[in-house]
Amino acid sequence: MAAQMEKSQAMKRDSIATARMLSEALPHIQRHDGSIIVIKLGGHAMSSPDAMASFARDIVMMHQCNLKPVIVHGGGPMINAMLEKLEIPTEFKDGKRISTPETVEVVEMVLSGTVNKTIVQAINDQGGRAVGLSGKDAKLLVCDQAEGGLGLVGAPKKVNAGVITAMLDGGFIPVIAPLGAGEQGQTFNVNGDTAAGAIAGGLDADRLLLLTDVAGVKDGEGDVLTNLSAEQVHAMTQSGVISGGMIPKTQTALDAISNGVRAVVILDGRADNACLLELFTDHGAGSMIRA
Ligand SMILES: Nc1ncnc2c1ncn2[C@@H]1O[C@H](COP(=O)(O)OP(=O)(O)O)[C@@H](O)[C@H]1O
Ligand SMILES: CC(=O)N[C@@H](CCC(=O)OP(=O)(O)O)C(=O)O
Repeated sequence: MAAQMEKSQAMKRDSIATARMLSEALPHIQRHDGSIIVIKLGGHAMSSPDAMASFARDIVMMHQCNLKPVIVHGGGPMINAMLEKLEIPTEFKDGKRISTPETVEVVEMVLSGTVNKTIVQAINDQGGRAVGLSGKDAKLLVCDQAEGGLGLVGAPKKVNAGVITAMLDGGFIPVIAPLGAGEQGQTFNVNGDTAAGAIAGGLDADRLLLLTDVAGVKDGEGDVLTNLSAEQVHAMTQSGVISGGMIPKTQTALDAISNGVRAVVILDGRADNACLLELFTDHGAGSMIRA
């Protein structure tokens, strides 16, 4: 009897805490009302079905609170696994995959196929209405070939945002695979961060969240920097403190800001409720680079 009373009191305390938390989120929900939030989900952040379900729940919650989430995803580890299975060697240069026609075929199959549909399904399973696209659909991401001997890697040149805004207006959640359409009918492999930054700029987004597998941008001592300036990013890249896959992320952040995005946050997508923590609490999460 005493144990039952204690359990019921604990449940009441939990309910009160939940109600308080919801109430505290109100000013943040109001501040972001109607905002376009572009979220890049990196392959490393899709580590488990639980992480995917938590991410999908955050997205549906954002949509329910009248934010307009647009997902752009990666899938580097899944591409690596398929290339390995097919015994196709692969190589990266400054965080970008050198892409032959054969590589691009596999990239498109993995990103537009399995990865895109897994995210779409995870969101729909939480009660959202997600629709999968790639940068080739309605030519939403037109690219030139990137410089630097990377092969069929795309450098975004134009974003035809109409198809995305039509979906947002219809109450759908767009989930976009980072392929690019070339002017001569080519298919380009675009780094997921680069694609997300271009799309955020094209949509004049309020925020770009880059979800990855680290808590944020770390300094030379391994501490996460909660705020970063463009000057710090340049200095840390030159000294090698920012390296590998973090180079396209920070470069994307700077480009997105100069294209009109209000703020970019690099944060750990594996952490529970990472997006809600960033958008709906006073503390935020990860490293923010502001306009
Ligand atoms: N200064 C830095 N701070 C944090 N991570 C860094 C830094 N420099 C390089 N990295 C690396 O960048 C990685 C994130 O990039 P990447 O592996 O491409 O992630 P994703 O698949 O999420 O796009 C981190 O796991 C880390 O190893
Ligand atoms: C040009 C280039 O590097 N494209 C990436 C596209 C996927 C991606 O960006 O995946 P993550 O976000 O998981 O790293 C690739 O081929 O791996």
